[in-house]
Amino acid sequence: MRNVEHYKKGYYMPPVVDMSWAYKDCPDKAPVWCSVDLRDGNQALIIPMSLDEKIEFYKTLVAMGFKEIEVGFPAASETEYEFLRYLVEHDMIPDDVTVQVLTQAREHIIRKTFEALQGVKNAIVHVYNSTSFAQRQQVFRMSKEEIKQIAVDGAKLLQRLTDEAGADYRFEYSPESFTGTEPEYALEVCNAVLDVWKPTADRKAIINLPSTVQMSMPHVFAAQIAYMSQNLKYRDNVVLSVHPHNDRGTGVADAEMALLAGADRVEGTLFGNGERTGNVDIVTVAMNMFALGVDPQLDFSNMPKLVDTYERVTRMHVHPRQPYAGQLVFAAFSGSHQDAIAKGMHFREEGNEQYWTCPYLYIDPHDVGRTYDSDVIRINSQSGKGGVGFIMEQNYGIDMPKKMREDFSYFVKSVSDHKHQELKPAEIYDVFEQNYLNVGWPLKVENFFVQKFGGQWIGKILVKADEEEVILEGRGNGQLNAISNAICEAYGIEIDNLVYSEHDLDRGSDSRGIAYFGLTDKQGRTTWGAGVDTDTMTASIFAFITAINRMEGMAQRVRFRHLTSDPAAVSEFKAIAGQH
Ligand SMILES: CC(=O)SCCNC(=O)CCNC(=O)[C@H](O)C(C)(C)COP(=O)(O)OP(=O)(O)OC[C@H]1O[C@@H](n2cnc3c(N)ncnc32)[C@H](O)[C@@H]1OP(=O)(O)O
Ligand SMILES: CC(C)C(=O)C(=O)O
Ligand SMILES: [Mg+2]
Repeated sequence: MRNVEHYKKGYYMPPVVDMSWAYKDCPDKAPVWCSVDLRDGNQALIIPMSLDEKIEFYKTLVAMGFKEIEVGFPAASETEYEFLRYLVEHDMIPDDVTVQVLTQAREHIIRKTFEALQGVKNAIVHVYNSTSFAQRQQVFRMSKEEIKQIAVDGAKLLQRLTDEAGADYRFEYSPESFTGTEPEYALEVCNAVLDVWKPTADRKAIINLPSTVQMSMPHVFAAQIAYMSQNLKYRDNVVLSVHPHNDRGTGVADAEMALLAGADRVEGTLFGNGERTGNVDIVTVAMNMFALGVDPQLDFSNMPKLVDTYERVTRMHVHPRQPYAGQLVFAAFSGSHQDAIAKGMHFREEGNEQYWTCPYLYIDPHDVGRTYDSDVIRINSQSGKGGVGFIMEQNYGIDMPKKMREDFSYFVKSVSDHKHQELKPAEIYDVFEQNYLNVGWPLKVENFFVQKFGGQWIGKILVKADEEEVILEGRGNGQLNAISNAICEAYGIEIDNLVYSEHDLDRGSDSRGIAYFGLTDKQGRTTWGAGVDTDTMTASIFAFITAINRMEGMAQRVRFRHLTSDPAAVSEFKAIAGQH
């Protein structure tokens, strides 16, 4: 690719550290989560949130279980300032929630921040300055010592103003642009800040290491975190935090590996909103833990509502493929996936598995408030019989014989293919109803009755065929056999093989049953039909006639034979049949 020579590695490998953490497979408990939606997320929006929108988002975060929330940058704007004041004046900060505010390490900005904090019981004051080589060289044009001094002066001012306020605020320091900073120098600056604060077990300090711009592969970032974790002073009294961004698309991997490498806390946002490519998506990191059986201590049980709130207040969109939350992340359109999912669901319903092991579905969609009906099996031209059968069974209680399911699914696929559209369950049912159920053309059953004479049944059926009412008569060793013989003999239909099954559709005294017939002619061609009625025999005859009607050339055959009956016989038939 052109211009590759413009680039080189912008990060620094840390000195050799203990890498035994790399053998851990996953974190064994949730980290401290800090939402930075209302600050880092907000500062990256085209239109930052209004006061009302921030309030709604804040309430959502509290309800989800966040205990640390960066509520803004109070010195940035009136809305930011007013928002914190609103929370204080309306007593909206629960005792177990700590609000965090961000400030540059500049005196007037820090003072303004403290003004905004008046009356807050639990607060984290988060101060930052850039420490990277590029920022020292190009933005600040300062030496390492001078940059360290900005951090130390900021730390001292935080301490002084907190003492003056008689408050008990906790402190956080970020060497901003950490990923572009020499690790040894970042360590020196952080330790200098910690020497000012002298954190104790009762009042720990937070050292937050941001990948302000992501520059390396995740294991390199994690090794940088391990280096800091293993060398920071006061380590037992330091909460080591990470703040991954997503420039390389690996924010989640950075957070997860950093947790293995020693981080205790993660700053991020819902769905990864934030500067440029965003902050790390806390939903994904937390749900990844959940899916491994570790309680993330955050509630995502109504993900659709969360998505709705987020999209409304930020004016951003959650991508349909966004892990755990996107519209399509549980959807299976393709046949083989649908088949395995439908079988996996049955396996689970049979009580076989304590844990979630359903193929193709990483987690149970119900756990994030999604449904199997509309979210999982979705039908288009890529779908198969397993999926179509699943929709018909789940939504309408229709459990077709296996071969009929296959026949119907090819029919449905071709409808979807020609329309070039997904088919929703109701549309699939319409296809079934119009083409496979109680089909009354070219033959329509009007009435029938059967009687036993000796060892044989005589069946008579009144059908409407080509606008004529015709009585057909046949004999057989069973009731259905007598009726089917009547129809086949009348129209010269030879059946080589038939498949029949039936089941209840509803429960209750006037419950309906559904019958299915598959008829194979001498040429080996099979047609399928279904019939529904409160009477099983009637349902079966409807199913049989439907399968007959769906045979190739049946309309011509009926027209060609043009059978007729004496109208008086038809009236007499109707009278007799009415008594049965
Ligand atoms: C990675 C991050 O997300 S960091 C957070 C970024 N977020 C924001 O900036 C949003 C809110 N910010 C703001 O509203 C404004 O930037 C304000 C109100 C804080 C400050 O505005 P301004 O006074 O206009 O200053 P501006 O932000 O442009 O900063 C420029 C000056 O501050 C210095 N500076 C920037 N960051 C820092 C810092 N963290 N500590 C100390 N000095 C800093 C710059 O070197 C520059 O100095 P100079 O005037 O001597 O050239
Ligand atoms: C203020 C800091 C933590 C930040 O947002 C970043 O570096 O990305
Ligand atoms: Mg950031």
